[in-house]
Amino acid sequence: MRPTETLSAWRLYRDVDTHPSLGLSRAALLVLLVGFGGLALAGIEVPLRAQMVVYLVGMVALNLPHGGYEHFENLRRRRPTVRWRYVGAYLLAIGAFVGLFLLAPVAGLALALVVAMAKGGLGGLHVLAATSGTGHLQTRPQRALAIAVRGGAVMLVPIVFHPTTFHSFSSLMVGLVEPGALAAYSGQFDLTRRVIAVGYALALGAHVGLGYVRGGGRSWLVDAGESVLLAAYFAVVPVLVAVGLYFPFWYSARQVARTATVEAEPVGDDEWDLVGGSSASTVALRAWGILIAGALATFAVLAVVYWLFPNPLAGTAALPGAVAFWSVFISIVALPHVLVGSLLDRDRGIWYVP
Ligand SMILES: CC1=C(/C=C/C(C)=C/C=C/C(C)=C/C=O)C(C)(C)CCC1
Repeated sequence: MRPTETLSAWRLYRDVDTHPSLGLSRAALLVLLVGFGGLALAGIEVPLRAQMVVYLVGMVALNLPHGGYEHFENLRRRRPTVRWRYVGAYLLAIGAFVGLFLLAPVAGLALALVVAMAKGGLGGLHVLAATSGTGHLQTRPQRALAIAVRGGAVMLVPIVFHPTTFHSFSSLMVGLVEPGALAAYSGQFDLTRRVIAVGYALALGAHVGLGYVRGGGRSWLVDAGESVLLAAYFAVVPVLVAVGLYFPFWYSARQVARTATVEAEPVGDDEWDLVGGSSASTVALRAWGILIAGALATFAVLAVVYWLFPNPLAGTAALPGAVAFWSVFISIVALPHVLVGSLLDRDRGIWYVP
């Protein structure tokens, strides 16, 4: 490597791998892990009401706007035909998921869990690819395992470590449509939980071990460290707080690092730029207009889902009802986010890495 190449490789490493959002995400989860670990050791329980408030603030105020931004960033310079096809496929996927939830709420719950895990796992792998690299993940099965481990931490680890809260909120979510429908499966919960515990531990061990054997190095160290951090975080932090703060402080923060990393690459056609304009105030006004249109569209979907569900607040108090409703609603709108915005959009997608 020539000295100039060494220098630019170093700059790339410094700018990419030490992006402040990556540091923020790791520090945030570590602080929460240590903090809640300390509280648990001292025998102090955080009131459920406070946990529910943290969940809703994290998921509604902090997480939702970034979801909108992901679409904006993806569609910003795309041709109108692509945008309309995208919106059409999006609405179709939402309609299909709502239909499934109304007809078979337990299957709908299972899909909600899969969507949350897919978002965490797939999104996580793309951040890794853009920042630290994935040199230690050399085969497709290995990458699939990385996705399963990062995504599985979000829902499978809480099932093992916080079974009571997990089970009661799952029942409320199913209860939006058919109260009591989960009872038929409750007898299997303990066995399922044990199988998940063993399966997840094996997957985590295999992921870390294989990465070391297939290349090791810095990217492996970062990946292994983060995977273990995620598993420990979801094991220790109470599930509502853990999920509610994971999405803004880990998922969104790290997608910011990915976006910043790939920003310099050509990403579409400036001719179609949604916020193109001759002056700064035109650009600002257009951005504002898009934001408002996105917010109104989201809340229109929310109103329709609320109206279609027979017990939109699960027939319980407002706070737990809102947690259950929001969890189902956000999973419904996140299905096309993952399906259309990532898997079907082969040209670019919400987790674009050139
Ligand atoms: C089952 C279950 C939950 C499910 C949450 C879900 C399914 C969240 C989905 C989030 C998504 C898809 C975010 C996308 O940005 C809770 C409320 C944590 C409580 C414990 C039981």
